[in-house]
Amino acid sequence: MSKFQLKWGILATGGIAETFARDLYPNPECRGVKDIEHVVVAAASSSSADRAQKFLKEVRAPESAKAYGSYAEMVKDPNVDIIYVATPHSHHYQNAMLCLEAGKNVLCEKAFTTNAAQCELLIKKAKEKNLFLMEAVWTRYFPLSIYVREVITSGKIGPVSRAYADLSQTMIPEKTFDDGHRMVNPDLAGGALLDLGIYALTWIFQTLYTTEKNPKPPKVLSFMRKYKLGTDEQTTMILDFPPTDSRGEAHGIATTGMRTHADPDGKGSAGPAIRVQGELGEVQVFHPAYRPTRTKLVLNDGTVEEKHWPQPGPGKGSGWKNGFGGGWQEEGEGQGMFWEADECAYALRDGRKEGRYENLEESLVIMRVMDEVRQQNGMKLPEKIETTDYPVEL
Ligand SMILES: NC(=O)C1=CN([C@@H]2O[C@H](COP(=O)(O)OP(=O)(O)OC[C@H]3O[C@@H](n4cnc5c(N)ncnc54)[C@H](OP(=O)(O)O)[C@@H]3O)[C@@H](O)[C@H]2O)C=CC1
Ligand SMILES: O=C1OC[C@@H](O)[C@H](O)[C@H]1O
Repeated sequence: MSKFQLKWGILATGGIAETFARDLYPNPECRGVKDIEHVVVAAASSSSADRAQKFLKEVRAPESAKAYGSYAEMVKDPNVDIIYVATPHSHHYQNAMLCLEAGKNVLCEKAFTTNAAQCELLIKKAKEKNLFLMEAVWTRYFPLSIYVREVITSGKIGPVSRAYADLSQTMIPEKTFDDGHRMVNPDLAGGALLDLGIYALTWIFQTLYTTEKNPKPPKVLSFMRKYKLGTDEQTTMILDFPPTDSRGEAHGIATTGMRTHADPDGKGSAGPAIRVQGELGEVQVFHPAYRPTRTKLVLNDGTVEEKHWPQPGPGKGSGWKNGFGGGWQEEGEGQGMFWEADECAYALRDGRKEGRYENLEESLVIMRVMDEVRQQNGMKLPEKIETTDYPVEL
């Protein structure tokens, strides 16, 4: 069978760029995917071409891959099919627009942009140019997430009326981050909400919104505890989703923060990070919300079904490693970013312009929710990163 090959350009060479590009290396057959393949053909660094060259070596890109010392140069490379934007959220709008303007398909890291107005303009540009555009919410494409959504749509837990989701990780900001770090710095759109809270919202949305035929955006009530720099260190959101054809009104409670932990002992002893509750029982997902590997279905009739979802890879003895956050994964185990990459390959092969499990309309609705939360709590970001003007030098 001939395989569809997707040729990637990686825009930026920081932490997640490396993790993502490493995940493109293993043969997709090790996860049962036989009809597509990925190749990194270019990387660009705003620091230097040398940095991009070093990056390409680290991620085992082919010798022929090109190293660029600026993003503007890479977007002109005719050999690149799609660009993965891996800069801080503050830069996504400018960088993604640069790619779209140059006629490139885009997979852009979360949070998509700093606000909904920017997101709307990226969508408009992608449509105008007939290009593929997707927010890189990798978790949506995991087999685990597909399973959870199927549990809901199959009716196993009955009509759903409530979901809780937490992504909190204790990283006491004043001890962990200097003021310039992207997790706290307003100039880089720092704060818990846009970086971590988006995963709590992802779980609320993919269980109360994506699963419905004609979903409507929720009403939102929220509270924020601010860090000394004005960005949020803890945010709590209550979302009220209107009734749909298959369920009544549903409530979502999404929490995020840097001073508490969803899984204090790292063993799940504190219980699940996500609970989706219906009339017949609930489905639970264990921390971390961005890369969960364990679920539990608990029904009113006494059924308890626990499942483990390790991320596939080339296996022990392969000498290949990937991973972030909780340390390197086991040798040969994947990070799981390849599922979203596979989705991009299938979309481009089949002529689709959006991802299947979070379309652009849903990304926009979530950006609007985050705008509303910031507005309710007076969390402003600098004008230069919230502007819809393009191009702007950041
Ligand atoms: N999906 C996921 O699981 C994860 C997603 N992310 C997302 O990825 C994005 C990047 O995060 P991460 O990789 O951790 O960040 P890093 O700080 O590690 O890397 C960001 C890179 O962006 C480039 N960059 C360009 N301008 C700036 C600037 N002014 N300040 C800092 N960096 C700049 C740099 O690359 P260069 O010098 O080569 O141009 C830098 O290395 C964020 O939006 C974050 O939300 C982050 C972690 C996990
Ligand atoms: O997307 C992410 O997932 C893992 C977190 O540790 C990281 O801060 C965030 O950007």
